[in-house]
Amino acid sequence: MNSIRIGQGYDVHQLVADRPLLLGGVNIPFDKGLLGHSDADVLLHAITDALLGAAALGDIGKLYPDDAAVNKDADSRVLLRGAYAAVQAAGWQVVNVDSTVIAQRPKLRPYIDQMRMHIASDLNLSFEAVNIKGKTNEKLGYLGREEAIEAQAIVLLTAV
Ligand SMILES: Nc1ccn([C@@H]2O[C@H](COP(=O)(O)O)[C@@H](O)[C@H]2O)c(=O)n1
Ligand SMILES: C[C@@]1(CO)OP(=O)(O)OP(=O)(O)OC[C@H]1O
Repeated sequence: MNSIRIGQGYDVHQLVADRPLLLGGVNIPFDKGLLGHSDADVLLHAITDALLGAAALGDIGKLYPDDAAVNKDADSRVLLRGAYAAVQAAGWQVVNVDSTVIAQRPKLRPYIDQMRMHIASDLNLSFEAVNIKGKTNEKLGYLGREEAIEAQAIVLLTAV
């Protein structure tokens, strides 16, 4: 029988001055960027957690502690690829990824396809197997005040 597993991931990072805004490995021009121990790519972190969740391998902080010097300013694409290597070693491969980035600004649509290409490449998937949706928070709360960006992701795995 071909076994399947599903996982979900969530992350939020604070928006601050003098940081680059990296989402899905794309450096997006904006007057603020995300604060974190790593490069703070909130979308890649949510996808990484969804992957690890589906394989019951814990979470991103278990693999990459946020108090470890080695993870300081880490490239989240490298973290995603490392997490996927662990998922594959456990006998799984990704079928598809869906995700939502909640950002009041900037408009993400112009950058979505480039993000999809990065994620598809890192997970050895076709472009069509990766979806990313942009949403505002209708100006409500800390997301609406542009104090943070949030991401949610869901991943389907199949046994290899
Ligand atoms: N940061 C964002 C937010 C939204 N979009 C696009 O706009 C559409 C409408 O957003 P609402 O939050 O008003 O529903 C959304 O479906 C996205 O296509 C975006 O590109 N970047
Ligand atoms: C990626 C890690 C590790 O550098 O740090 P952050 O960039 O702070 O990200 P977060 O999603 O808060 O937690 C995971 C961390 O372990």
